[in-house]
Amino acid sequence: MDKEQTTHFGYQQVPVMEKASRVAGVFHSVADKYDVMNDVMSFGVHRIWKRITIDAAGAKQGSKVLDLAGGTGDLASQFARIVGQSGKVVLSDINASMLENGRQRLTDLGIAGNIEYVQANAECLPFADNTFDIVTMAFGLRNVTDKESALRSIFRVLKAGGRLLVLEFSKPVLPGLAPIYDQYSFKFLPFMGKLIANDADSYRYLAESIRMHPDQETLKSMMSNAGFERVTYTNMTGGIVALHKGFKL
Ligand SMILES: C[S@@+](CC[C@H](N)C(=O)[O-])C[C@H]1O[C@@H](n2cnc3c(N)ncnc32)[C@H](O)[C@@H]1O
Repeated sequence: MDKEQTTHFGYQQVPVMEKASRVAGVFHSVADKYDVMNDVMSFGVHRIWKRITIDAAGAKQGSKVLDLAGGTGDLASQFARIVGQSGKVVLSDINASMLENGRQRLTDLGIAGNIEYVQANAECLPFADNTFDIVTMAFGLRNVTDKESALRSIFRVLKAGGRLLVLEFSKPVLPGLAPIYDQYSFKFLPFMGKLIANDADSYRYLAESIRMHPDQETLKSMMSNAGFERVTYTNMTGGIVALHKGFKL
């Protein structure tokens, strides 16, 4: 009999079939405290990383944007304002709790009309070919079990000339940063996770999943292999985060 196929869930090896439900458990557990934890964990800097992502997306009035693994809608809310009523924003996430928190938050902000909420797995998107001008995925890809399938699925739903932006934790490149970052990831993150969300394990998973995620050059190759062209990346905050960009030509 074939040996069961396994994959990483943080530092643990788990059966491939189990990873998605484990990840779902993490985000179900953190959903209510997700926004406040983002500000605490990044000292507010995630807002700057996301602002840079929005600018690089080049959305205009009338653009059709998919914010994938969009969670509570940080990017989607900004895109909704830019694309206007002639455009469309789809906020999509695999996790019903994250998506519901996003819907509630955007409704409270008075954003409606040009936004749609779709629960979906990035690996098999339920959209027609050539639908979107822009796809963004912020801090989502590292949680996906089959990243190659997700990248191919994104490529399929982009229009010719469309672009993908992947904002994700990456490999620090600034000399001397790695040991400080280790302390931050494996001490500070679980500590704050316990203090604010009463959930150290989920934040330990987040730290481990960051370390297991492909580095800048590997992700660049994966995007090229999925069909993207003119793939580039920009390191931010010493490479703690990188923004990858690629086009479907
Ligand atoms: C760290 S949150 C990022 C949320 C948001 N993009 C942001 O930057 O604040 C990661 C999100 O990825 C979602 N996710 C995990 N696996 C996914 C998958 N296979 N397909 C779609 N979304 C997924 C989770 O449910 C979660 O909402």
